[in-house]
Formats: sequence, structure tokens, C-alpha cells
Amino acid sequence: MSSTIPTTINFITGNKNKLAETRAILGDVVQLSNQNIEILEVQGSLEEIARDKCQKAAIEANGPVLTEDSALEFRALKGLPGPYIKWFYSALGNDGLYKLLAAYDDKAATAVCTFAFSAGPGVEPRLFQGYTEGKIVQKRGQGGFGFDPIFEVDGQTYAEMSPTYKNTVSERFKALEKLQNWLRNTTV
Ligand SMILES: O=c1nc[nH]c2c1ncn2[C@H]1C[C@H](O)[C@@H](COP(=O)(O)OP(=O)(O)OP(=O)(O)O)O1
Ligand SMILES: [Mg+2]
Repeated sequence: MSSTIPTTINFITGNKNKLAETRAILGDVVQLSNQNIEILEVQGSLEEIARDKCQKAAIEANGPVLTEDSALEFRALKGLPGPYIKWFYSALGNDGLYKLLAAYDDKAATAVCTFAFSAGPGVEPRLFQGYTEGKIVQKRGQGGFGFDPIFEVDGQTYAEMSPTYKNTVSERFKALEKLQNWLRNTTV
């Protein structure tokens, strides 16, 4: 039986760290090619944003595509910045993100990773999501990227973990486990 799932998947992202981490997690099992297509992201729930981005990417690439959206939800802020973390991070940096919670005792945060796969233009994307619970702390550690220095899981920030260890607890790892399970059960 033939299907539309390719053995090499075209991952549409302009974020080199995201690409490297995703490749490290997938290892040799799933090969990723990469295209950087600038896609204007809509507003909405993170699922709506993820679906829209993947649909647009499939049209632009004119074929099967994988996209990913990262979100960081502060419980005290009712889930914000959520999918808008990129803009908050670039405007405020990690010190500013930490200070956002100064008025609240509750420092809990959830990192959410949403991969979306579409088999081609007009084909409804399928979502694979991973969640990791942590808390927002003053920045610590030298590794990682983005908000890694302020996101603490079980006493260590992502920036203090070895990349290998981060890739066993992260929301990206959990989302990719679901993607891999789906690929295994889908005839290529
Ligand atoms: O594991 C992570 N650890 C720390 N920070 C992270 C991680 N993963 C994403 N991030 C940051 C990067 C960016 O500030 C925002 C996501 O924004 P997001 O729109 O999903 O990604 P992007 O625009 O950089 O790349 P893309 O071309 O795939 O849309 O969260
Ligand atoms: Mg983006």
C-alpha cells in the first residue's frame, strides 16, 4: 500500500537550535531536510496557530511538511505568553520574563511543543504535542537557547542540563515520541 508519508520529512523552520535539537532527538530513524520559509503567524490558540502555519508551509513548499511551534505558559498569567513567547522573549529577554512574575508567588510554567504534519497543500495537518511542567527562576546555566536558563524542571534549568538529558525530559522530546509512534503505524 502506498501512502503520502515520505521517509525524509521537510521540516520548515528558520530556528537552527530547534532544527538541531529535533534532529538529535530523532536520530537516524527519521531524516529531516530543512527549508526556511518565512510564515506570518496568526493569532489564536496554539493549536490554531500551529495548524495555520503548517497549512501555509505546505502550500509554499508544495508538498509534505513538518512545522513546530513552541509555547511557554505562565500559570499566574493564565497561560500567557503561551504561543507569543517568541515576541516576549525577544522584547524582554530572560531577565524581563522572570520579572513578569515578580507580582505573583506562583512561578509555575508549562512548556508546550506542537509539531504539525501536513501531507501536502490542502491536507489537514495532524498535531503532535508534548508538555513539560516546570517553574520560572532567575537565569542559571550556560547551555541551551531561548528561555532554557529560566525554565527549571526538577531542580535544574534546561540550560544547566546536558543536551542529552534535556532531550529526555523536554516537551519537544515528548511531542516527537508521538510523531514517531504515528510514523511507525503509518504505511510508507
Ligand atoms: O527548547 C527550547 N528552549 C528554550 N527556548 C525555546 C525552545 N524552543 C523554542 N524556544 C524559543 C525560541 C523562540 O523565542 C520561541 C519559539 O518561537 P517559534 O515561533 O515556535 O519559533 P521560531 O520562530 O524561532 O522558529 P520557526 O521558524 O520554527 O517558527 O521559543
Ligand atoms: Mg516562527
